[in-house]
Amino acid sequence: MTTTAIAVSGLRKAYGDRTVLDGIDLEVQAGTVFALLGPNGAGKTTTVNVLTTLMKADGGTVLVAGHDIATEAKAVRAAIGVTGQFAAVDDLLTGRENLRLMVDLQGGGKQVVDDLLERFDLVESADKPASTYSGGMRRKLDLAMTLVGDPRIIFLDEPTTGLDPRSRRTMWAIVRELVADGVTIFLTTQYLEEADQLADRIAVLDQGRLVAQGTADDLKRQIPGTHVRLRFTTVAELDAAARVLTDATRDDEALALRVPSDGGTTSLRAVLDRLDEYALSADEFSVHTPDLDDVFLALTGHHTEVAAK
Ligand SMILES: Nc1ncnc2c1ncn2[C@@H]1O[C@H](COP(=O)(O)OP(=O)(O)OP(=O)(O)O)[C@@H](O)[C@H]1O
Repeated sequence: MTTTAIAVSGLRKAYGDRTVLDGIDLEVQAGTVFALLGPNGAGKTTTVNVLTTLMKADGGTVLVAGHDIATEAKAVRAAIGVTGQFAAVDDLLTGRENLRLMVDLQGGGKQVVDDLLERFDLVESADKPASTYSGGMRRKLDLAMTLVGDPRIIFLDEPTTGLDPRSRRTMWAIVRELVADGVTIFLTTQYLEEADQLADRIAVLDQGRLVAQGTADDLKRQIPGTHVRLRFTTVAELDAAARVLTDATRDDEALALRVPSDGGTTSLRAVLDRLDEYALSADEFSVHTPDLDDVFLALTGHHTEVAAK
């Protein structure tokens, strides 16, 4: 049996006369990872702030752990943990002191602090000030602090932005462990790969609207499938090849043709044979399997990088 951890319906939020969330509907099943994917300024942080009761919505309903954020904010807060872009970590305190402070606020014993330091591989630096921590260590400490009250629903706002690939992978491993323990994760990210790697479901947010929702595979199905890309040296060659490969799509700027194909050897050979038949040759030949960046382009008309800082 599945239960709903987060249910959002018609969520709206504006800053002054600027609408930032324009009617968001989504549902997150308990024990799963939900990724809200979008470029800078799409409205991800605003969504997290509203869902975690830090900010009031202007419209719509939101239930978190079965509690209405508008009328039962306290119960919502008791059920969730939040790790934000602007971490709760106090730079002047050591890692251990930061954790102890959380334990004092939330309840729990010394053992909780020791266990979390161990679990997040922070034992060696536990007694150094947080100001000396690397970005990856800070994120780990921040997440460890979030786990003090043993929340069953955790919000992670861009948990790996700015981290090096190794720290990012460590963070992903931690998220997977939490989910294996039955925790529900709502994360925001501007990394397509992160959503692809972690999320059971992904919602794509663009300028305050969800432009798609589904599994990574669902999203990939919404865009042109696997194809062969052929690049030529001259426009004349491109023209000639386009006449021969009639189902191809042209990219004049790149002097390339895109030919639908299942990527199997038979269909690849057919394309090459056809070129051979007309004594044509391509400069470059590649098989392209769509990734989430293609999804974003297909759904929003722009790449994720366009809006990136
Ligand atoms: N307090 C505020 N007052 C006015 N406008 C705001 C405020 N906070 C955010 N905005 C604007 O609302 C839009 C959405 O911001 P939000 O921080 O939710 O986006 P985001 O997807 O989380 O982006 P980022 O990755 O940069 O955090 C942005 O255009 C931002 O400039």
